[in-house]
Amino acid sequence: MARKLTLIYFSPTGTTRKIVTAIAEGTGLEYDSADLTMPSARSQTLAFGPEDIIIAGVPVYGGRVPSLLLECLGSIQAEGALAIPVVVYGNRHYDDSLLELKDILEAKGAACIAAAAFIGEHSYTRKVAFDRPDTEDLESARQFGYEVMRLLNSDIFSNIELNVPGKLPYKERKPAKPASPVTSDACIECGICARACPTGAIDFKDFRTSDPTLCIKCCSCIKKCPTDAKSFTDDTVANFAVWLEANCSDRKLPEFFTRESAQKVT
Ligand SMILES: Cc1cc2nc3c(=O)[nH]c(=O)nc-3n(C[C@H](O)[C@H](O)[C@H](O)COP(=O)(O)O)c2cc1C
Repeated sequence: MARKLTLIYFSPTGTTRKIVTAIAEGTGLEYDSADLTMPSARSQTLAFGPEDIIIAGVPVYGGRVPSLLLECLGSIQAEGALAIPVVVYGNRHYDDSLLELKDILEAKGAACIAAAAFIGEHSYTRKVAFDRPDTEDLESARQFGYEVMRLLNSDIFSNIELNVPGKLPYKERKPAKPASPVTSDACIECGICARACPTGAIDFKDFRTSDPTLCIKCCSCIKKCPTDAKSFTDDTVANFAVWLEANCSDRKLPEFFTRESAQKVT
C-alpha cells in the first residue's frame, strides 16, 4: 500500500520539530506537516485513515504530554492509521509522557508501530542539553525513520503490541503557579515574542506585558528574543533551572521502541 506520511507536532522552542523532521527524512517518504504550536492550528480537526502514517511529536512537560494539546490530540480521527509517538525531553526524564502519547493515539484508532524518546535543550536553561538535538541526535533520528520503514516493508513486521516505558496512573500534573517572563530595557519592540507565543499570552500592543494566567512557561519568547530581553524571575522556574543544571548534566541518549524489539525481549 502507498503510504502518506504526516508529521503532527507542538514545538515552542523548535527541538521537537527538528527531531520529527529528521525522522521523516529517514523514512524516505514525502510528508505533510501539521504544526500545532500556534493557537489557530490547534483548532483544526485532523483526520487520517488506513493509508496514513502519523509521526506525532511533543515536548515533555512535567513528565507528561503538555495539557494544552489534549483537546486537539483528542479530536484527531485516526482509525486504521499507523502511528509513531515521539517525545522530546530536556535531559531530566520523560516519565509517563511516551505511554500517554501512545495511549492517546491508540484511543483515536491508530496502531502504534514504533516510538522514541529524544533529548532537546531544556526550555528553562541553555546549560542543560545545550544545543541538542545535535548532529548525532539528528543522525539517530534519521536512522530510526529508516529502520521503521525497513521493518514496515519487511516480512518480519509483527502484530504484537508495542511496549513503551511509563505507568498508570500517569505522573500527577502539579498545578503551576501563574507566572510569565519579565522584559528588560534591552527590548527593541520587534514583536517576535508575541508572534511566537503558543498561547497568545503576550500583548500585541505592548510586547513587554504578558498574561501570567495564559503563559505555559514554554520559554519560546525567551529563546527567540534577539536581544535576550526576556527572562523568568519567578522563583519556581529560576530555582528549577539551577536544580537541572546541578542534577541533569549527564548526556542522556535517545531511546527507540519497535514491536520487533519488544518481541526479542519476550
Ligand atoms: C513547562 C515545561 C515542563 C518541562 N518538563 C520537563 C520534564 O518533565 N522532563 C524533561 O526532561 N524536560 C522537561 N522540559 C523540557 C522540554 O521537554 C525540552 O526542553 C524540549 O526539548 C522542549 O521542546 P520544544 O523545543 O519542542 O519546545 C519541560 C519544559 C517546559 C517548558
